[in-house]
Amino acid sequence: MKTFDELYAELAERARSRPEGSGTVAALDAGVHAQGKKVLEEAGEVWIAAEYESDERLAEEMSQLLYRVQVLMLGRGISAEDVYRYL
Ligand SMILES: N=c1c2ncn([C@@H]3O[C@H](COP(=O)(O)OP(=O)(O)OP(=O)(O)O)[C@@H](O)[C@H]3O)c2ncn1[C@@H]1O[C@H](COP(=O)(O)O)[C@@H](O)[C@H]1O
Repeated sequence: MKTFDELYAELAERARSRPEGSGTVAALDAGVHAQGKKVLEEAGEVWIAAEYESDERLAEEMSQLLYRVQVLMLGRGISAEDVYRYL
């Protein structure tokens, strides 16, 4: 189990060290356009899960949406603090 900030720190480290086989590195290399499409795709899956699937499936889809948002944050160089400023 990890928090939003802990996942962000982990993904930032992946971006820095670029370990072999990291899906995050591949997603970052794919660029902002592809990262944005993934956010939209996961958001749709969250919506469908909210209407038709279990709480567990919904929570899983939500975790994937948070991951995809974080990849886009890293892709654009946006920190968690940049986002928290508006909460
Ligand atoms: N939390 C996540 C996470 N959530 C979602 N995903 C990715 O998103 C995919 C699920 O999204 P989809 O529904 O689009 O499934 P899919 O179509 O089969 O996936 P793709 O073929 O499009 O990649 C998963 O198979 C992962 O590739 C994640 N990939 C990584 N993490 C965490 O990120 C960290 C770094 O991971 P790596 O970069 O892979 O080392 C680790 O802590 C991981 O647990």
